[in-house]
Amino acid sequence: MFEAGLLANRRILITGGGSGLGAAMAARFAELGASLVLCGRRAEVLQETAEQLRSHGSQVDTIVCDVRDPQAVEAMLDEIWRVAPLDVLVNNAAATFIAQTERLSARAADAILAPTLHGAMYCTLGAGRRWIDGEHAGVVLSILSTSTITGRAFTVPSAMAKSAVLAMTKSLAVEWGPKQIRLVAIAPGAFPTAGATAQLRPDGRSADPADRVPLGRVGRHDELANLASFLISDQAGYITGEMVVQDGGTHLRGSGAEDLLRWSDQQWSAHRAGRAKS
Ligand SMILES: CCCCCCC/C=C/C(=O)SCCNC(=O)CCNC(=O)[C@H](O)C(C)(C)COP(=O)(O)OP(=O)(O)OC[C@H]1O[C@@H](n2cnc3c(N)ncnc32)[C@H](O)[C@@H]1OP(=O)(O)O
Ligand SMILES: NC(=O)C1=CN([C@@H]2O[C@H](COP(=O)(O)OP(=O)(O)OC[C@H]3O[C@@H](n4cnc5c(N)ncnc54)[C@H](OP(=O)(O)O)[C@@H]3O)[C@@H](O)[C@H]2O)C=CC1
Repeated sequence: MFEAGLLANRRILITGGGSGLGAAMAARFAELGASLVLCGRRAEVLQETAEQLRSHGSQVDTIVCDVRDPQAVEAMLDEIWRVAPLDVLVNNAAATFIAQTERLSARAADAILAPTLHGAMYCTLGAGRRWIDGEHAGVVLSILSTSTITGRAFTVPSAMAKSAVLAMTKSLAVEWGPKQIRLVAIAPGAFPTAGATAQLRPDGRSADPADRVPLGRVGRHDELANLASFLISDQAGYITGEMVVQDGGTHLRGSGAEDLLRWSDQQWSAHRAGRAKS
C-alpha cells in the first residue's frame, strides 16, 4: 500500500505501545522503516512486544514510564533526546471504564483523566518544547474517540479527556504550525483489543460490537495502523489540526452507549463490584 521506507529515519515514541492498537501501530511503523521507542507502565508487556519486533530486524527501545507523572515523562524524553530527537509522538496511552457518572468518586474521575488528558498533554508539551528549542520539525498523532463528536454517556471522563486532546490538537496546529510541528488525530470506532474489551464490554452488553456498525464489521488493527502511518508521513505534510474518523460509520447512528441507558441500578452495582482490572 505504501512505498517501502515511507517512515525510514523516523524516530517515533508510542505511549502505550506495548499492547493493543499501540503495538499494532508499532509493527506497521517498523515495517515502514521507523525506529521506535515504546513506553508504558508494565516492563514485561513492553519487552515482549519489542522482542517480537526486533526478531524482524526492527530498531526498538522500551522505557517504563507512567505518563500521569510529569517528572517521569520529562525523564523519558531526556533519555530519548540524549540519543537522538524524536520525529513523531503518538499519544496512544489511555484508560476508561463504564460507570454511572453520578457514582464516580474524584479518584475514579482522575484515574481516567490523568493518563488520557494529562498524560497526552505532558508528552506533547515535552516533545514540542524540545522540537522548538532544537528547531526540529515534528508530528503529534493522538488516538482519540468518536465521543469527541457525539459525547458518550457512562464514559464521561474519557469523553471529556478525548475532547480536550482534540482541542489541544486544533489549538497547537495553529500555534506550532509556523514551527513546522503538525498535530493530527484519529477517532477509531470499535477495534477490539484486550484492554478495550475488558473495560467496555462486560457481560450483559451485546456480544457482537459489529452489530452497530453500518459497514457490518469491527475495524482491523492493520487498517488503523495504515491510517496512522499515512498521517505521520510526509505524504500528509499539508494536514494539521484534523481528526480522521475511522469507525465504519458507527457514530452516525449514535454514541454507542444507548444499550447502557436500559441497565438497572442493580446491573450497575453488580458491574461495579466485579470491575475489570487490566
Ligand atoms: C463505538 C465504540 C467506541 C468506544 C470508544 C471508547 C474510547 C476509549 C477507549 C479506551 O480508552 S480503550 C482502552 C482501555 N484500556 C485501559 O483502560 C487500560 C488502562 N487501564 C487502567 O489503567 C485501569 O484499568 C483503570 C481504568 C485506571 C482502572 O484501574 P483500577 O480498577 O485498578 O483502578 P484503581 O486505581 O483501583 O481505582 C481508581 C478509582 O476508580 C474507581 N473505579 C475503578 N473502576 C470503576 C468502575 N468500573 N466504576 C466506578 N469506579 C471505578 C475505583 O473505585 C477507584 O476509586 P475509589 O474507590 O478509590 O474512590
Ligand atoms: N480499541 C478500541 O476499540 C478503541 C481504542 N481507542 C483508543 O485507542 C488507544 C489504545 O487503546 P487499546 O489499544 O484498545 O487499549 P490498551 O488497554 O491495550 O492500551 C492502553 C495502553 O496504554 C498504556 N497505559 C495505560 N495507562 C498508562 C499510563 N498511565 N502510562 C503509560 N502507559 C499507560 C497501557 O500499558 P500499561 O498498562 O502497561 O501502562 C496500554 O499499553 C487508546 O487511546 C484508546 O482510548 C479509542 C476508541 C476505540
